[in-house]
Amino acid sequence: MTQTPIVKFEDARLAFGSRVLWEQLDLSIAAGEFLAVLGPNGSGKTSFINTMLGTTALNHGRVSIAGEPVRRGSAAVGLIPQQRPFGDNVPLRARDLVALGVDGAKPGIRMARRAVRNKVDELLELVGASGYANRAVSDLSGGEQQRLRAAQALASDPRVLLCDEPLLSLDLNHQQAISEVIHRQAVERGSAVVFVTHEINPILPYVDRVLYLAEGRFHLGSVDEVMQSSVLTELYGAPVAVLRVNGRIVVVSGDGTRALPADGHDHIEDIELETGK
Ligand SMILES: Nc1ncnc2c1ncn2[C@@H]1O[C@H](COP(=O)(O)OP(=O)(O)OP(=O)(O)O)[C@@H](O)[C@H]1O
Repeated sequence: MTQTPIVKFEDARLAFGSRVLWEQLDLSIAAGEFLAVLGPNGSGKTSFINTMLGTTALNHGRVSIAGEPVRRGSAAVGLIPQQRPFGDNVPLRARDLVALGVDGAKPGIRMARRAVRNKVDELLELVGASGYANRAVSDLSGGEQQRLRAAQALASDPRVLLCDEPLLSLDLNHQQAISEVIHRQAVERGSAVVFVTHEINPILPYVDRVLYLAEGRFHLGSVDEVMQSSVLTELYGAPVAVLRVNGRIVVVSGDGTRALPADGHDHIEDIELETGK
């Protein structure tokens, strides 16, 4: 049986002025699928997310969510936004922030206070934030705040979960924990996940497909299909080497001097060791 895709782009094009970010994009994302979106700064990753939020309009083509044209504020869409610190003037505790996601999840239906509290506790536990549930949001570190954003986005059990660099400023343990929580949301709850990141390695075990944006072009396929020297060289229009080092993927520019996005930052020495150069 063929299922309706959760997200469907048809012949989509996005450009700002004369600058084309991508065009002729046909992409269906299935329930439970985990799509990683990679590419250098300014390649259009956040804009891609914005087209699914309905905050940026395509110049051509269509995008639909669960068979309906995209519309702003849809309850079917959850977002873990790119990190911006909450200001000092946000008078909320950690648990209040998550409760906003729970309460706002089903417009028109008000949950009993006890049910909200239980759900908030469950979500805080899920992202490892129970220990600071009652602290003021503005007093929390960037990584602690980011875990609350993840909890808030998961609260609505969205059909599609959009994640805009959700691992930024998280330490290694919490990168793993949050990646795993997002993956479970896909596998257990059937959310389609769109995960924008500069660093594919923390999510490597979970990624079904990669959409790699660069230079106004894109390449779509499995990790093994896309993360190839030949594919990225063609995409960037310049020599790029993709190396596998101790199970990690490392992308470097052709002259070997510069690590490109979608890798870590400190691998040049590793590569030289591994390849014996
Ligand atoms: N509303 C807009 N009007 C004009 N240009 C825009 C608009 N939104 C984004 N852009 C431009 O489109 C390009 C893509 O921006 P976007 O934020 O999507 O890139 P990104 O891949 O997410 O970058 P980064 O990795 O730095 O976060 C940038 O050059 C940006 O300046």
